[in-house]
Amino acid sequence: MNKHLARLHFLAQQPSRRIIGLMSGTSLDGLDVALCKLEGHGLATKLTLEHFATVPYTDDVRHRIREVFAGGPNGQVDLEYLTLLNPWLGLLHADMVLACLREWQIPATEVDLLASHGQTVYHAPQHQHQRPDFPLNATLQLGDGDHVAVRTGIITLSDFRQKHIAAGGEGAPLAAYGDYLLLSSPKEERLLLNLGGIANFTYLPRIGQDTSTAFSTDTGPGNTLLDATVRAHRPSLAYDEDGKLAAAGQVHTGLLQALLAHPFFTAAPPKTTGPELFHAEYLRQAQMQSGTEQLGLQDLLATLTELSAASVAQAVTQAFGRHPSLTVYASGGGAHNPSLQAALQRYLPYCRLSTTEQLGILPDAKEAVLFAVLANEAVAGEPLSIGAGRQRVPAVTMGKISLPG
Ligand SMILES: Nc1ncnc2c1ncn2[C@@H]1O[C@H](COP(=O)(O)OP(=O)(O)OP(=O)(O)O)[C@@H](O)[C@H]1O
Ligand SMILES: CC(=O)N[C@H]1[C@@H]2OC[C@@H](O2)[C@@H](O)[C@@H]1O[C@H](C)C(=O)O
Repeated sequence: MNKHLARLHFLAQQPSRRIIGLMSGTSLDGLDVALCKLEGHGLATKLTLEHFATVPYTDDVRHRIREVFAGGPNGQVDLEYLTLLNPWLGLLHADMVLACLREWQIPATEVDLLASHGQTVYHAPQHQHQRPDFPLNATLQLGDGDHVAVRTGIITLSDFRQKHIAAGGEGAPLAAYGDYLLLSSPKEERLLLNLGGIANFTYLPRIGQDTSTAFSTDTGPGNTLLDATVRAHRPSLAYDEDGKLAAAGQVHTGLLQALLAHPFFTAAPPKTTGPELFHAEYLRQAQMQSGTEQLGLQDLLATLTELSAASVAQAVTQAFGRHPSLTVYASGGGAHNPSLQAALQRYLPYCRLSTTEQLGILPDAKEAVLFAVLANEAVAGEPLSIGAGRQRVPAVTMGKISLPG
């Protein structure tokens, strides 16, 4: 028997596994590395986050990814470049993991599995691409898993989203599975709101309620348009730190309405999207329609912050009616933005806003942790039957297995 398969078989039967979850999201700020101890599986899963780091991307890495990201800066992608970037990113992520392990003084041999999300470079749900010649959902993540496994020597699971699509989903959001396993409560209905480049939430009914109502959905832009606007006006800044620039501006209602007129916002959840739709050109069009091409940076950021909050609230009211009273736990970079949090509270006055820190999960680590949970389920668990397949949460395990040798 292949010794790595024997090891996998052994690991699957152990009471606990040490798994590193890796996430590099749409903000291109860096690679999130979460070293987790996972005991058990399914609803009995117990997670301990042993170490966490965001390894920042250099300008060169960001530039390389942007050459293909969401179709590339000019809507054209060099195929040879894309082909080269796939293993290059795998090796980069592997080296970042090895650097973290050195820093944490943990030998790679003491890590059982790696769960590598890779870098989404294009997300193409059918409702977005609308091509009659390809009646299917598709998504593409780069950072080849075999390269990660061979470079680190750690059995690696990657490319999680394809199975979700193969089983009827849109390949995202996958957060529903890990959120359900780690964060369901017998006491309250919860909304786990991730405010990354794109915002999404998972609805969790109370344990004991009908689990088929659990689902997750994207809601629209989180930070992606804010970051792009800051970069365009102040190239030395990466984002609107603590929402200070937005706080100094005024929301322009005409621009907000033009932005909210996009049909994505009225489509019923669950739905997914990405920077392929919410990009600088979408903002430019809305500015032209509302005659706000000359709006200053602070007013633009105030309006875009309002858009993120308004679109989250719209998806919440679409799903739960006009006066939703849920407990909302925020995560992702937007959880650090007081202007965005204040806008959310205005739009959702009946909800109690908090962060996942209250639930013992670092807001910045949450997505990386969720991929460690998916890998744990793929190796030691069973297909995750939540949402009973009804809310586009197909009952599958996810992740392709790469052996290091
Ligand atoms: N202190 C802060 N104030 C305001 N915004 C912040 C702060 N810290 C982080 N952010 C925002 O959060 C972003 C990073 O968020 P995060 O890492 O959750 O995104 P991501 O994981 O790349 O995105 P996605 O979840 O869509 O894949 C930054 O680019 C910035 O816009
Ligand atoms: C295709 C893709 O990479 N989607 C990401 C993105 O970033 C946030 C949002 O859009 C979410 O749908 C998803 O990531 C999280 C981790 C998810 O699948 O739950």
